[in-house]
Amino acid sequence: MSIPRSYAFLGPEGTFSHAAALSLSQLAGPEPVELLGHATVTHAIDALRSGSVDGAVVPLENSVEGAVPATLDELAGGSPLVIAAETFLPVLFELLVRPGTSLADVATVATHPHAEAQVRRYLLSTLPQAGVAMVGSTAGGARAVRDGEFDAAVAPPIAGQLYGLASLAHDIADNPGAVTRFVLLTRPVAPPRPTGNDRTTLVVYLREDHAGALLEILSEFGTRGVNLTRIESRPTKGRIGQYSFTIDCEGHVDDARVGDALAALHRVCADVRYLGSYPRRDGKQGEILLGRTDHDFTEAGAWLAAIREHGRNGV
Ligand SMILES: O=C(O)C(=O)Cc1ccccc1
Repeated sequence: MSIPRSYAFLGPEGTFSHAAALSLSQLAGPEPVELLGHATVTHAIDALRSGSVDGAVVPLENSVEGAVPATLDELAGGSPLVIAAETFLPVLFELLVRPGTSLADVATVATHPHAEAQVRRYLLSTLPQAGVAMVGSTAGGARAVRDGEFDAAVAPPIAGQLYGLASLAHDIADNPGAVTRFVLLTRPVAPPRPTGNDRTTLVVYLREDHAGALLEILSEFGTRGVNLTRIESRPTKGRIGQYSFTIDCEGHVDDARVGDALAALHRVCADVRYLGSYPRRDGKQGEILLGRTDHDFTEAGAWLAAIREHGRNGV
């Protein structure tokens, strides 16, 4: 396997994605990884697909806002990519201005839509007169404030330091303690070895709309003791009413119960797109139910083989 050397991220320097890319590049080993800022999540993913970088670090979901649709849609369609690693970052927002600006001077505020959704109440109560402009990223907004395009930006503290801005207010999120999950995407490669605490991501397309179709999918996981940590429906962008499901489950594709569930979904679904097995990094440990360990699957397979070969119970 080639060693990744460059990752694309939603830039410029100072975004939350940049912080996530710095954190994920530490996992790549002692060799430095070049980090390249891009204007949008889609540009970062395109750079990965075209082969100009080895990885792309993108936000996937937020504890307040939910999924990042641009990322989910890129993963569900286009040339296949896989998640190689995940990281969870607390998101702390500041109100950043050029030094000398006071609250009364702020008529325009720039930020990323995900950040705006998390400080909406704060902006309404503190700056009811200000217009809020959506820009490509939080740090992009901070840089634009430095360049005089807006009066204030909602951005991480590091963006204030990088672009020479002062902070008028710290930690202004409406829901304190928000966390964003970022993932490192690569072009398809064999998954890393199971660690005993992994996560697997896939996109499932139903064969047809019928009563119990979603229940069928869930049952394939449930009967094998595979716990889901996220399920999200997205329109397939074909006919109205057609949805795909993006699913995160506990375990690794090499774990017998997970592999068995994926193979069962492949049999009953129109399409299943595997999006990677990678170490879980949210600090939680999945548990394996009674009768669902790899040993249980192997032993059950041997039992069945003996019946088929000799008509005998017992190996
Ligand atoms: O604009 C950024 O800094 C990003 O990385 C996107 C984002 C914005 C708000 C919360 C999490 C990620």
